Amino acid sequence: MKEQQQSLLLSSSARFPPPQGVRLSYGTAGFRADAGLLQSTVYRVGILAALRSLKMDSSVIGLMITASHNKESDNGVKIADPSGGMLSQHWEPFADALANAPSPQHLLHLIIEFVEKENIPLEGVRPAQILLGRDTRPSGESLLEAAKQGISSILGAVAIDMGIVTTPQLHWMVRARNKGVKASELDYFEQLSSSFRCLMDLIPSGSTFNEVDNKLVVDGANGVGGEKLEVLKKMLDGLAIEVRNSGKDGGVLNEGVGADYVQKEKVVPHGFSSQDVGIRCASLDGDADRLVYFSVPSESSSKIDLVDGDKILSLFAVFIKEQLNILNKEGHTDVNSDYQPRLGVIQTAYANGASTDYLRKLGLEVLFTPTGVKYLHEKAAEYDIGIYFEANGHGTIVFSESFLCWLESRNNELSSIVKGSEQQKAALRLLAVSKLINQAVGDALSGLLLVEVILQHMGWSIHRWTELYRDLPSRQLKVKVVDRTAVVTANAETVAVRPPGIQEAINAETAKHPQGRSFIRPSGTEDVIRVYAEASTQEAADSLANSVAKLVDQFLGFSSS
Ligand SMILES: CC(=O)N[C@H]1[C@@H](OP(=O)(O)O)O[C@H](CO)[C@@H](O)[C@@H]1O
Ligand SMILES: [Mg+2]
Repeated sequence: MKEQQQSLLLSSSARFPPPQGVRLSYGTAGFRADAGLLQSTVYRVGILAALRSLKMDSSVIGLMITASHNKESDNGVKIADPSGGMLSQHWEPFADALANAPSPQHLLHLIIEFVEKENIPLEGVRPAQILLGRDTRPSGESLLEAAKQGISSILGAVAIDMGIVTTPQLHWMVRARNKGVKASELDYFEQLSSSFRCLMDLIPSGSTFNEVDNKLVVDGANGVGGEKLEVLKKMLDGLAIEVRNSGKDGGVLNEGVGADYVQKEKVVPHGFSSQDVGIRCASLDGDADRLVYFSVPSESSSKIDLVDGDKILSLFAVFIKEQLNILNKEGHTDVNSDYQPRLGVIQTAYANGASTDYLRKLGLEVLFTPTGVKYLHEKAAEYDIGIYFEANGHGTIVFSESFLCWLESRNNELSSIVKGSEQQKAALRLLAVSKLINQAVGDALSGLLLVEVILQHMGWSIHRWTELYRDLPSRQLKVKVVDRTAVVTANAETVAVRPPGIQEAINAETAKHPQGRSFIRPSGTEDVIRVYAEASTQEAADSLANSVAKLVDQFLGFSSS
């Protein structure tokens, strides 16, 4: 490494000393902590982003400053790879080591070692390029500055600041730039609104969707999503959206609002009341990568009927399967129609058991991965069409390049035989879905538009949608323990292989409850063990969760910290 590069790294890192006595980890979704602790981490992630870009032939890398659904005083940082997906897991240990290096000398040493090991061309012809984005958190501005300082401590690296954006917008922009297509925020809105319009135009004429169903009220979590939806909605026809909790009316980010709150607490968010009984409502999280729907069933309580990620997944799966069936209808003997695209559905252990049953009964292939979209996305990408969702509302649909090519040519072929046939419309719908739904990462705004147009297509109210299947009652608990890494899981987190004996004890508790299912795992974003239980009644699910939480306590010891 050149002398000039070394001294630049030493002098700039001296301005960003790491916080004392805290160990940070890249975790399920990047670094997250109290914003006051993050200057040094974000600066160092800026360095990492520049190195990652150089390693990837100077492709554009994304750096997003957000702590999603965490409280407003927290913040965080995560990296988007050139495909628009999450940072390669192979680089996570380096991210951890960088964040925790105690001094500028240690930091420099780590970088030199890593650059050599990974063969990173520091003196290449093209500079590193990084797209920066942040959510609405007040701490975002100074953290963004720290990221810029990190980036500019790699000679020649260029930072492009996209300002306040949703996490999925930044991922979308990274992907688009690397594909060499238009990649501004306006391009994003135009792609979403035009593919939405295309799907609306292809709705069968007999659809029974009525005017009352036309209204949607969205809880913007007092974050960036509500603000962006206000812009997007002006570009849409055939859908009336009212945004509440857009952050302009004095509400606090994620406080009593947002997708995480609504999904976990199952009560109405601030700004919603008994006056909304029966109306279709949706909730975004703080950086607009999660989406859940809900309705208020009665005037007398604050409880909601939740339509979670599993049910959004089910709606998408029903629609996609229907279009594939139309497309593959018999009666055509041409060679191209023999191709059978592979459709896969990916869930985690948190998926409600009733949703998995429902999807399997539809004849779909359902697979499980550990928690965290990096795992789900990777699995989904193995299919021609992979649909994945976490129960909390993070998910998307990914289409393989080869399937999209086939679909394009199939569409051309069909249009030359009988333009406007049902088969051709199905091809057009699938192509439009691939443009509407964010291919890079789960995106609440694009997911919301897809839900809306599918409901109109099917002629379904939110109640008809909810009734696809009935959720099994479930309960989630958190248990604080001395060392959460003492729990080691296998089989997509459904079995605890360590500490020894705990799984047998969990099995014994589970067996006491009809339709019982329970598992434990260490959280990747909080210092806790998470307990999940479901059973045939709410009382049984609660009792199972409590017994398993007690087991965790017995096996792993309670920490009062
Ligand atoms: C049970 C649950 O909701 N877990 C969430 C949560 O991860 P944990 O590792 O469980 O803390 O945050 C992740 C990042 O947002 C998200 O991917 C995941 O689904
Ligand atoms: Mg989020």
